[in-house]
Formats: sequence, C-alpha cells, structure tokens
Amino acid sequence: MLNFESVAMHYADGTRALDGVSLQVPAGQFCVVLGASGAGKSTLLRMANGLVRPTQGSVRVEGVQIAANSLARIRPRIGMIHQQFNLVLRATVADNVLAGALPALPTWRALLGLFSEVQRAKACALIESVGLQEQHLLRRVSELSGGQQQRVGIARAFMLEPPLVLADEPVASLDPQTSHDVLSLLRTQARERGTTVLCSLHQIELACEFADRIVALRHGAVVFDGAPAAFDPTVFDAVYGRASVPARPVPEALRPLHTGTLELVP
Ligand SMILES: Nc1ncnc2c1ncn2[C@@H]1O[C@H](COP(=O)(O)OP(=O)(O)OP(=O)(O)O)[C@@H](O)[C@H]1O
Repeated sequence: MLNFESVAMHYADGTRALDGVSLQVPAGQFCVVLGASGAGKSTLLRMANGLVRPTQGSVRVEGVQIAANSLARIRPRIGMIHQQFNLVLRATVADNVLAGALPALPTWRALLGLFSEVQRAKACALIESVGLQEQHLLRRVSELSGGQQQRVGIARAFMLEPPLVLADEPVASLDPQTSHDVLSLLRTQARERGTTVLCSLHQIELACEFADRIVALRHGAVVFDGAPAAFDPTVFDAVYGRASVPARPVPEALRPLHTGTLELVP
C-alpha cells in the first residue's frame, strides 16, 4: 500500500530529518511511528502525501510513485488527520466533514460547495459513526471539545473511503482518556474498512495497545521495526536514550544569548 524506498530529507541548513529510510506498509496494517521530538516522524508522514519531497529515494502509494504529475491522482486516495485538527472552526460539523470530499469534486463544484445527496448522506453516516449526535451536525466546530473536534477530523478523513490514512500525532493535545477513545475509534473505523493507517504518536502505551506494528525512528533512521510486544525497555533506550551525536556549535548570531549572565529580577 505504502512504500518508502531509501528516502532521505536533507534540509539546506544541514538538518538530516530522514536518512535512508525504507519501509513497506501492507494494506490494512495499523502502523505506528514512534520517536523522540525531531526524530523525523512528521517528515515521514508528510512525504507520504507529497507535502515533503524527498531529497533522495522515492515514495509509492498503491504502486504509484508520488511526483508532480501523479499527486492529483494520489491525494483523494489518502485521508489526513492532524494534531491540531485543521478544521474550519467557524464552519459547522457537517461542512467540515463534507470538506473531506473536496479532492474528488471538479473545481467549480468545490468552489460553490455543491455536494451530492450521496455525499451529504455519507457525511451524516460518518458523523454518527464517530459518536457525534444529530444535534452536532449544524453546530460550529469552535463550540466542540478537543476530543469531539478530532472525531470530526476522523470523519472528514474517511469521507472518500481512502485506502490509506495518515495521522500525525492525532491525540497530542487530548487528555489520556480522550486520547484512548479517539485512537480506539480510529482503529475501529480503519478495521471496518480495511484501511491502512500510518500514525505517529508520543504515547508508547497507546502504540502498544493499538498498533499492529511499531516503527521507531531516531535521528531520521529506523532503529526498531516490529510487533508491539517486542518493544521492551532495551528498545526504549535505543529509541529515546541520550543522544550520542556531538553537540552542534552555537551559531554566531545566538552566541551573546549563550555567553551572557543571568540575573534574577526581584
Ligand atoms: N523546513 C525545515 N527546515 C529545516 N529543518 C526542518 C524543517 N522541517 C523539519 N525540520 C527538522 O527536521 C527534523 C525532523 O522534524 P520532524 O518534524 O519530522 O520531527 P518529529 O519527529 O515529527 O518531531 P515532533 O515529535 O516534535 O513533532 C527536526 O530536526 C526539524 O527541526
């Protein structure tokens, strides 16, 4: 379903966000990406829908290589769930979920918001399936809790029944119980449809509970790839242990901040 072939992302400032990552995610798998902050998780996910172009290697979705001339074909096949939900806060729940169908609409219909009856019925069914009620349909998203907003985000991601869903830290801003409920919902929705999910997380316990497979990154490279049961304390140290890379010199422009003395103002 999703194939990263020796991908690297080296930024102009010298940052190596990813370095020779190869990963095949088969259809129907719930694959969780773990790793400390800056390990390269978001970069990997953003590569999978063409938001970041690898400086080396290639990415294929359903066998089609992501490139400028294939993006329009690939994008409707991918649902995206974001950490900050990325919803239109002043729009209604129904309109936000319907927006998930925009990539499949001709531009003029999209501009006029002309969704078909089938699409409207689909949006209603999805809203119900993520645990929201009829009274939520016409409510502004800004009036919902974070957990309810992410339910809207999940419903939107499944609007086109994509075979692949990318979830970038989908529960990062939610409390532990809501995080559990939202991930459980995502997992159920994916299972029912046979959807492949690539999901980055910081919560190891949630990864171990919901993932079919865990891939862990450190400094842009895969340091673990296996079943949740194999993610033991040794692996934890390898993924999150003290960095062994040498400290980078402080840039000249920031040097005064590092050499000054700190005075406590009463
Ligand atoms: N546009 C950019 N220019 C330069 N460096 C970047 C850019 N985007 C990301 N990076 C760097 O690439 C590395 C990987 O970033 P990325 O956001 O993929 O990490 P992450 O594992 O998702 O982190 P977090 O868990 O904090 O979201 C980091 O060192 C980051 O600073």
